[in-house]
Amino acid sequence: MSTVILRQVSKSYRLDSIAVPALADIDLAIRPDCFTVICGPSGSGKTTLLNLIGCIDRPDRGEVIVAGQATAQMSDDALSDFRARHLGFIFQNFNLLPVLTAYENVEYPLLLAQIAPAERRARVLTLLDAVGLADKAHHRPGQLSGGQRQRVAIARALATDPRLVLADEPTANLDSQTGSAIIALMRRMQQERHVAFVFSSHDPQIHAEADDTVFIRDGRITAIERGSPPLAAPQHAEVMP
Ligand SMILES: Nc1ncnc2c1ncn2[C@@H]1O[C@H](COP(=O)(O)OP(=O)(O)OP(=O)(O)O)[C@@H](O)[C@H]1O
Repeated sequence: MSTVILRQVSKSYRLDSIAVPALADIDLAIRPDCFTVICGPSGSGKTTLLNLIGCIDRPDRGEVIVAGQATAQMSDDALSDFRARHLGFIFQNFNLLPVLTAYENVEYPLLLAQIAPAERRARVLTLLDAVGLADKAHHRPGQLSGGQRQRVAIARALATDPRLVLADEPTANLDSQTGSAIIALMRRMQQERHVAFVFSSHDPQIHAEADDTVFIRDGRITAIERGSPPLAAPQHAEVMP
């Protein structure tokens, strides 16, 4: 069963009175506990697709089902609550709050989720340690390198123990060596925590790193390559369809 199902999804943007088609007739299933890459050139529709999967935007047509829930009928408030509970996000420009320390940035979604202080502290320290930043907990983003900032963002995305983490070109602002280390870290976290990761990349070579690769061009899926099913059972099997 799938973490995300898209059925016949289409999306256009309005530019003045003209419709700019971004995605057409997308049928896609994202498997749980897998590392999935959406691969395509600039303008092919990767961000649009991630925004629909992440319930940040809604399709013009078609169905988006996330964690077994059809999202079309949800109000904007319900959708935002759903996102906070089930999804984690990583962005190419890190999107950390500059006035908060690494510790506070990772803690922030836990405060919003009203997690008790002791549990919050334990989760933040575990995650900062897991991403190799235990000694940088009290540094602000401006005192960290790009790779370290993205590590904080990965820890933050995982803080609420989401079912699915979405990353839009997470290595775009990093040099290739740091980018490879970030991909390896995401892969390790995905496997250790049995969470589904979906990330986008314009680099066709990246598919070697993934379980599943979705190739997209001009708003349409041109191919899907699936690897073997994951060995370990997903942690969230009781919740995920
Ligand atoms: N807000 C918008 N208004 C109008 N057109 C848009 C908007 N956002 C995206 N588009 C158009 O939709 C298409 C898909 O864009 P999208 O950003 O999803 O592609 P992408 O593959 O993520 O590109 P990139 O790799 O350059 O970030 C493009 O033709 C783009 O110009």
